[in-house]
Amino acid sequence: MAQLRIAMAQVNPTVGDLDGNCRIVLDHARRAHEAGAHLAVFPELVVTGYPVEDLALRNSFVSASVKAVAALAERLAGEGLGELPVAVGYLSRRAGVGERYGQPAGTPQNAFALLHRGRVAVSSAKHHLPNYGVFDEARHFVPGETLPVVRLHGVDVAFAVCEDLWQGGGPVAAARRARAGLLVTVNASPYERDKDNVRLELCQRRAREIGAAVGYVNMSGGQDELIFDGDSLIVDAEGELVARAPKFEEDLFVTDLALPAGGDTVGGVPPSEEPGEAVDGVRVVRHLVSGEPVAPYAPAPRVLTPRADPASDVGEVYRALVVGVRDYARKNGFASMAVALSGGIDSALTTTVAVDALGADRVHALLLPSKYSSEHSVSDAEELVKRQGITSRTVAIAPIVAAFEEGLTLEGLAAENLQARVRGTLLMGLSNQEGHLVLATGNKSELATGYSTLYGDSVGGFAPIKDCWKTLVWGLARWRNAEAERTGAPLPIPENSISKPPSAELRPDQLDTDSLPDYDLLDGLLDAYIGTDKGMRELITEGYPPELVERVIRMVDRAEYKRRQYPPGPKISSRNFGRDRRLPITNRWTPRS
Ligand SMILES: Nc1ncnc2c1ncn2[C@@H]1O[C@H](COP(=O)(O)OP(=O)(O)OC[C@H]2O[C@@H]([n+]3cccc(C(=O)O)c3)[C@H](O)[C@@H]2O)[C@@H](O)[C@H]1O
Ligand SMILES: Nc1ncnc2c1ncn2[C@@H]1O[C@H](COP(=O)(O)OP(=O)(O)OP(=O)(O)O)[C@@H](O)[C@H]1O
Ligand SMILES: NC(=O)CC[C@H](N)C(=O)O
Repeated sequence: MAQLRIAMAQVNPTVGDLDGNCRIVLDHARRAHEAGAHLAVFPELVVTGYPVEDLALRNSFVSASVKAVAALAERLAGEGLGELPVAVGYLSRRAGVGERYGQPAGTPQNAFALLHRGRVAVSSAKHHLPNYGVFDEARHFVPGETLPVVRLHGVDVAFAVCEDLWQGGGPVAAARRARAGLLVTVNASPYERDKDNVRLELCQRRAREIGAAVGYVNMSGGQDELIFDGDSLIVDAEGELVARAPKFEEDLFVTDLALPAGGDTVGGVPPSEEPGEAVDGVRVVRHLVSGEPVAPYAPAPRVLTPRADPASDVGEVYRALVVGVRDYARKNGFASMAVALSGGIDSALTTTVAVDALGADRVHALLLPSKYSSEHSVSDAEELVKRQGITSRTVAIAPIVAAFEEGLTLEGLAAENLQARVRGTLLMGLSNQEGHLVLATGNKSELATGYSTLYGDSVGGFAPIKDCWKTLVWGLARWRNAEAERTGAPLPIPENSISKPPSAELRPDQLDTDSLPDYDLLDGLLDAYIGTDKGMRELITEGYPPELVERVIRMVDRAEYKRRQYPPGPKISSRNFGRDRRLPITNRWTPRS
């Protein structure tokens, strides 16, 4: 056996900020070195940020990434960290493969590099390219065909990239054949509500399959709609959990592992005698990187971050929303946010998330009562403003609506929607003037059914709860208040905003239930149709009334045009309105079965 001390850095890079991301790597590598690590590992595409989308197709961007990684290797050595092997993900190209999308030379690859002694000592590329859900990697990359196995202090360590672990065969099978003592994967795996232990179970299964420990390093932080929740971990060859990092935070965690030493030769063949046969499209390439084997020593205690109570899955969603809002604002240069506060639950929860993300002094509320606004809509909104200590302004919109109507007489729904549009215009005006990011307050049930006014309450730059069903919105509000109660803090959300029946208040005594079924029933049906692609017949077989199924499906399908114009917002489900679900707007197909 030989000992390896591994430092895993679940950092939060920013897409396109190559200098900033390399600085993050340097800082964490320095800390890893100070902790006596033999290897420091960073996430997938840490140098460029993830996902880079069509930036991958820009030759200049690929060149910048290749240069940045070489400069990073030199800089690490220049700062006395050259002896520490540092594993990073970066964007590279496979040379000589001809043109793709008009690029002059080489095709982009989602690459891995091991930096050592001032240079890129080892490089390879992701073999399995995910092309489902939010991922489009077949559009952007060509697959790698090698699995690097690196002799490091006597241990054979194989390196793979994210999806390579999720698919059988390929790199996983190659790691087994190569009798690696440890498989390290660099990842950028986005948060989804039901994904919690899926990654742990995957690592455990793969560890048993290949008979080697598995180290899994994930990214943290938000990038547009995606939230990377960290949760990096290590399991031993039996699949036992050895170390696990916290969720949603940056972290550097250092773990001592006792691992089988490789043979006299590197994994059975002299390191120079390569390459072997490609099996499953992957060829093992062996490298000798550094260091004498380290004699086994008493390992440091296990680092197991306490797991959240599985019952508090709603609490995890809340944390995800906060990270999504915080990083969208921070990474896009917004110091403050504005929300239109109605006294209802959607705007109350959106404001609370914004306050938790940026702080009360950076959230500005607009109270915009119309002639149909109830007494409680103003008093509940004012109560929330007071409890959370945010600044607010009140503008009565009736005279503004009246001025519009002097120019053009509108009736019925058109007149109702005008109120929402006046509010949207005021919000955007304030954003232009004072630089706030406007938050749209729509939830997923509203987005699904088209229950919002285009250019009215749907305006904004970011939509924090757009992937949360209305029933989850209530759950999140209750969870947040319960959390405050648990810690002895004042409850941020007025009970009345949670308990009153939802209303758009665009006409006298309007209730959401005038236009929509009860949310418990509606959300179940929407989740079955949108989340799992069930058709009419299946939904009716599940017990939903046929006329309701038909009506709801019609509403959902017709509202595609509205969703396309809705601001982005954090993905928390396995099927968000965005990358996960892409449907034509012009569409006459009705899913009957
Ligand atoms: N396929 C298509 N492609 C592009 N545009 C299309 C389109 N179909 C209609 N349109 C356009 O969309 C317009 C209709 O959409 P829109 O103007 O939004 O109006 P609409 O959807 O007719 O009405 C808004 C609904 O949302 C409800 N609402 C409003 C505000 C807040 C809340 C809440 O509870 O939060 C609810 C309101 O009570 C009403 O039921 C049409 O006049 C047309 O211009
Ligand atoms: N009186 C108001 N003042 C300020 N903003 C408002 C007002 N009424 C509506 N809005 C804005 O329009 C959005 C949609 O209105 P709506 O009343 O449907 O939502 P809500 O009050 O947040 O939640 P609910 O749908 O539960 O009532 C609100 O979230 C809010 O941002
Ligand atoms: N970046 C990736 O390859 C991620 C794909 C993987 N299946 C995940 O969700 O974690």
